[in-house]
Amino acid sequence: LDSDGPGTSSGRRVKCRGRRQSLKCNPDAWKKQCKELLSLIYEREDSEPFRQPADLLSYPGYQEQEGESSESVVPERQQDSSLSEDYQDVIDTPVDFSTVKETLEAGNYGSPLEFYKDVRQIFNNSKAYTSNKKSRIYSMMLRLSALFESRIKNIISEYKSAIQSQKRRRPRYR
Ligand SMILES: CCCCNC(=O)N1CCN(C(=O)c2ccco2)CC1
Repeated sequence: LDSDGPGTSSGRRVKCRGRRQSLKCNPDAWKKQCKELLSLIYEREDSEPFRQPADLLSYPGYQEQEGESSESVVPERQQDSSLSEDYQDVIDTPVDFSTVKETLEAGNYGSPLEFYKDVRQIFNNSKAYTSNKKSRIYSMMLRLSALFESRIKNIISEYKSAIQSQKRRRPRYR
C-alpha cells in the first residue's frame, strides 16, 4: 500500500513568505478541501450504494432487471442465494461514506492521507466483493473512484508542500 498517497510533491519548493492563509501555505486547507470533495461525491448518484454500511440482508428481494433504473442499485451476490458468504465474511474492514463524513466532521483525521486511506478502502471493498466486473455497483464504484483520485491528488500534494514549507531550515545540532 503506497502510504504516501498520490501526488507526492516532486521536491518543488513553494515560497511561503508572509501570510499562512495564502493558498499554498496553509497546512489546514486540506480539511475544507476534503469536505468539498465529499459533498461532490454525495451529489453523484454513483455514490448511493456507498453512503450507508453495506447490509445486504436488509434489502431482500432486489432483482436486477435488464437496465434497471438508476435508483434501485442491486448487490448481485444477493440474488444468488446459493452463495453462503455474506458481506461480513468477504469484507474485513467495512467502511462507507457516512463513516468517513463523521470522522472528517469530528476532526478525527490528522491529515488528508488518513482520509484518502479510508475512502480507498471503500473502493477496494467493492472490488473485493464484486463477483462480476460488469456489475452495476462495481461500475458505479469505478466512476466514483476516478473522480475521487483526480481530485485528491492535488489536495495531498498541496498539503505536502505546505508541510515542507513549515519545516524550519535552521540546522539541528546533534
Ligand atoms: C442501497 C444499498 C446500501 C448499502 N450498500 C450495499 O448493500 N452494497 C454496497 C457495497 N457493495 C458493493 O460494493 C458491491 C460490489 C458488487 C456488488 O455490490 C455491496 C452492496
